[in-house]
Amino acid sequence: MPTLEIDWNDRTSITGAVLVIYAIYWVFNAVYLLYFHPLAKFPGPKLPVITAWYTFYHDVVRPGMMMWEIEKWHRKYGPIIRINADEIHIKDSHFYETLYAPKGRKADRWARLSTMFGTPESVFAASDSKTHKERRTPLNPFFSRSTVSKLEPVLQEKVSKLTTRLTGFVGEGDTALVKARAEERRILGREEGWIGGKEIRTREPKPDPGGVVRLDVAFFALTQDVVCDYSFAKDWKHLDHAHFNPESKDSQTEGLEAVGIIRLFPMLPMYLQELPRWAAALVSPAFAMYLDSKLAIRKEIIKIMEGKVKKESKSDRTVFDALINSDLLPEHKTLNRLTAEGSVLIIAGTDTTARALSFIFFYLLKDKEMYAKLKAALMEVMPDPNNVPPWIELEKIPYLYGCMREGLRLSHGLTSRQSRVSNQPVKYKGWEIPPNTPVSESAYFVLSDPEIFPEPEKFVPERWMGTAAQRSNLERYMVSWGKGNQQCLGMHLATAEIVLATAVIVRRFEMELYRTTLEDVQVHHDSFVAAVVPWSRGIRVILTESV
Ligand code: HEM
Repeated sequence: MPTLEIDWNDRTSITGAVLVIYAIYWVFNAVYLLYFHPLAKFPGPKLPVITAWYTFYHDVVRPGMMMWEIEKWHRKYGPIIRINADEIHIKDSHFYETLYAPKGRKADRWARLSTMFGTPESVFAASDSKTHKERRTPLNPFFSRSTVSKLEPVLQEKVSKLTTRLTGFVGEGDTALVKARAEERRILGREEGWIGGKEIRTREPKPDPGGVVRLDVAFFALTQDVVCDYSFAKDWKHLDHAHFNPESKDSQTEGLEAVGIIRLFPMLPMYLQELPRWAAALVSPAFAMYLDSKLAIRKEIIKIMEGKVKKESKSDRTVFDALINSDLLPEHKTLNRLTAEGSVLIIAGTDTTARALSFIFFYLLKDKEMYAKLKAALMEVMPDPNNVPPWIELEKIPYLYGCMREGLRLSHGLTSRQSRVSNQPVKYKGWEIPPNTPVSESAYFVLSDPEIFPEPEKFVPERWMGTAAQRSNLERYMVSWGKGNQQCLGMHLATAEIVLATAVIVRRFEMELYRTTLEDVQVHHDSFVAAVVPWSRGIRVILTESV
C-alpha cells in the first residue's frame, strides 16, 4: 500500500505535502459548504459558495459588478438565494421593511463589515443594537426635522453663496455651447438637447472650455460646506474654490471604488490608516486625501474640546460642541470616537445628497418642459427670487416634492447591500434563515421595481402627486434612506438641502446640459454608493441666464 512519505530536509517535498493537505482540506470544506452547512438548502449558484475568488472577480477585477450577478441569480433561482458561503440575499420589495425594521426581533449590522470605513468607534460601525443605540441617541436631536429647520440660516447662506458663484458663470460658456450644438447637429442631423434620447460620445476638448460648470462638483461643494458648518461651525470654503474643488469630490469617488476589496478584507482600512502619509499616497492618492480630511476633522474637534473654536457660522450650536459639552459619559466623548463620527458625517452627508441634486437637474434639463413647469410652480410661491421661503414651505409644492423624490430614487444613494443579522431565525415564504446569518436586500432593486414604480428608469415627478393613499403606498417603498434603527441619520438635512437648492437655482437660472448623457447618471456599478461609468466627466452645464 502506497504511503505518503515526507523528506523533511527537502523543500519540494514539504511544499508538495502542504499543497496536498490544503487540497484535501479544500475538498472537504467544499463538500461541507455545499451539503452540510446550515445554508446548504438555499438555492443559488455553487461556485461563489465554495470560493471567494468568484466574488473577488466580480467585485474587484470587474469593480462593483457583483450587484448585476446577484440580479442574474435572482432571475434564475428565485427571490431568496445564497450568494456566497455566509450570506443570503432576498429580492422582494414587499419584504424590505420586514427585514430591516422587524417587530420583535433584532436586525443588527453585520459585525464583519463594521471596520470597512476605518472608523470602528462611529455610529455607522456599531454592529450590536445596544452599542448602536448608545452612539445614535445623542446624535438624533441634531438631525431632527425641527433642528434642521432651526438651522435653516446656515443652509440659506450656503445656497445663496452657491448662486452668487453660479451667476459669475452666466454667459461665459456661450461659445462652447454654440460649438457643442453645431457638432450635435452634424452628428444627429437634427436639433436636440445633448442627450436627446440618443447616446453619443465624441472626442472632447480637455479640460472643459471656459464657462462649463460641473454641477455634480458644485453640489458636492455645497453639501460638504453645509455638513462641516453644521458639525464644527467651520467654513471649509469648497464653494469659494474657482471650480468648486473637483479634487475633493473625485478623491471621494475614487476612494469608494476600493469598497469591493474592502468588503472581502474589511480590516484593510484599519491597517492602511496606520501608514505614514507618503506611504498612504503611494497606495492610493485618494486614500491619502481621506487621511488628510480625517486629520483636519481631528484638529477641529481638538479646538472645540479646548474651547478655542472661532465660529465662522450662522449657527450658534453645532453637533460637536453640543456633544462635547453634554453630560454624556466620558467614553462617548473621546477624541477618537468624535473624530470617527465626524468622518462618517462628512462621507455619508456629502456625495449622496449632491448626487440626488445633480440627478434632479440632469432630468429637468433633459426635458426642458419639466424645468419650465417647476419654474412656473416656484414663481407662484417665490415671486421675488431674493425672498426664499423656508424649506418646509417649499417642500409642500407638489411638483418640487415629486422632483425631490424622483432625484432621490434614481440617484440610488447606497447601492451596496446592507447586511443584517438577527439572533432569531428570519422567516421568509416558507424558508427559515438560521439565526446570525447575514441577510440583505439591495435598495436598488426596490427603487427600480417596475411593479411599484412603473417605467422605473424614467424621472416622473407626477408619480408622487397622486391621492394621499397612493402617495403613502409609494412612500413605503421609498427605501433610499434605508429602514429601521439604522435608517439614515441625515435624511431631514439632506431633504432640506435638496429642496432649497433646487428651488433657488431653478427659480434664478436658465442653463443647458453640456455634453452630458444618460451614461453620466445611470448606475453602472456599485462602489458602496451608485457609481457611473469610469469615463464620465460629470454632469456639466452652461448657464445662460439669471435673475
Ligand atoms: C441623499 C442623501 C442621503 C442618502 C440617500 C443616504 C442614505 C443612507 C442610508 C441608506 C443609510 C442606512 C445604511 C444602512 O441601512 O445600514 C444611511 C445611514 C446614515 N446616514 Fe445617510 N444618506 C444621505 C444623506 C445623509 C446626510 C446629509 C447625513 C449627515 C450629515 C447622513 C448621515 C448618515 C449616518 C450617520 C448614517 C448611519 C446611521 C446609523 O447607523 O444609525 N446621511 N444613509
